[in-house]
Amino acid sequence: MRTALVIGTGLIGTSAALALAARGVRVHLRDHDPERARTAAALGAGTDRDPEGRVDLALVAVPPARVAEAVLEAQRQDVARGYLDVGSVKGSLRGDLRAGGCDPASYLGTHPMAGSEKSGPLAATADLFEGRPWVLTPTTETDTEVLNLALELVALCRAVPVVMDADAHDRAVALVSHTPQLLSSMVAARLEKADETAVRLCGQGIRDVTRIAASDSAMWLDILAANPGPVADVLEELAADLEGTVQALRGLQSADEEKHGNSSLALANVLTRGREGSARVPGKHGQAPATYETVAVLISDRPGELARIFADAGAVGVNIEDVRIEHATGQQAGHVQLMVESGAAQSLATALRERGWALRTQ
Ligand SMILES: NC(=O)c1ccc[n+]([C@@H]2O[C@H](COP(=O)([O-])OP(=O)(O)OC[C@H]3O[C@@H](n4cnc5c(N)ncnc54)[C@H](O)[C@@H]3O)[C@@H](O)[C@H]2O)c1
Ligand SMILES: O=C(O)C(=O)C[C@]1(C(=O)O)C=C[C@@H](O)C=C1
Repeated sequence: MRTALVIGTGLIGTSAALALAARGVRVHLRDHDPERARTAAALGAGTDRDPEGRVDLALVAVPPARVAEAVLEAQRQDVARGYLDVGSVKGSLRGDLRAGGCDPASYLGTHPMAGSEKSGPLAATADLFEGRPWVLTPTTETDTEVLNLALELVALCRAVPVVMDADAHDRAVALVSHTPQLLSSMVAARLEKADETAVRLCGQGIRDVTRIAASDSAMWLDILAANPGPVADVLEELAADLEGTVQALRGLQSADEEKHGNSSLALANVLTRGREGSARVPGKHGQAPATYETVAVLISDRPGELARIFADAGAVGVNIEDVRIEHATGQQAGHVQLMVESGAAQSLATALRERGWALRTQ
């Protein structure tokens, strides 16, 4: 990739632009607030002048409710070979794009799993995405060239590509991002009218839990409006835990010994489950990063091959956690290495063989 146009030079757009510019890509910066594009340029993220011809990649990093119109407008202007967005919800966006006449071959929906409670170009950093998952949601219609541009962007930002189906992505982020945001807001909201004598005692625990409550409310309203069902499903389960916990605490106030004992068990259970869930958060508690198994597949140099392989993996419910492509010099073929959770490699290999793919044994 030699040239890119970043549309929306806030936290995410400017961070990606800084990483691309640092690796030699000529980056053009556009924002509907020209002052923001100027600020990003002053930070070294590129130039706020429009490109003279078509760029390789247009990266749309505007608020979630504006993404569809910004992608469609960029496609109408024919500014790039490939169009990506970084919006936090992928499923409903796909419907909006389809309804607006999006060209599905040159567009690919993505979502970097890194960010901050701060917004705007001044909060951006070139290393924001390093080591973080960056979700790609190709379909069978996605052009291989566009998928390759997306993989290159992720590599240049030193992130880790994760290929997922858009709806599976939305259910996953409802659990790991959208519900935590709401809970953080709800805990922080308890402080709004709290007595100063309590607030002055705030220690590290509440700081950890409420950091993201300071995030931009307008952006989060957009995100929740685009993913209401999956978030409500997770919250319903949490509400059951909450109700059980209230009952358990009331039980501890009871003089009845049996009730007291059961309540103690119920509380211990929620705390133990919490420890177990917390131990699964990647990179927390110093545990080693996940190790994946590799399935290496022979692909020919034809349009649509990569998208087809990702779709076949998605059809058997396997997420691709990382991807590497080895191009064989002088040949019309190469190997794509699909990294998957250990335990999923065998079933993926079998499913791909059944669908006619040739696999290389490691
Ligand atoms: N903040 C996060 O933690 C995070 C993480 C991953 C993905 N995202 C996604 O990234 C996108 C951008 O989020 P952000 O945090 O960078 O927001 P931000 O508010 O920092 O930046 C958004 C920028 O887009 C500009 N903009 C708005 N409408 C525009 C338009 N039509 N054309 C051009 N520019 C326009 C704004 O002026 C602003 O500079 C959102 O879709 C969000 O869902 C955010
Ligand atoms: O680190 C933070 O501040 C974030 O909340 C980032 C976070 C997340 O939930 O992980 C928030 C929303 C985005 O869609 C992706 C990343």
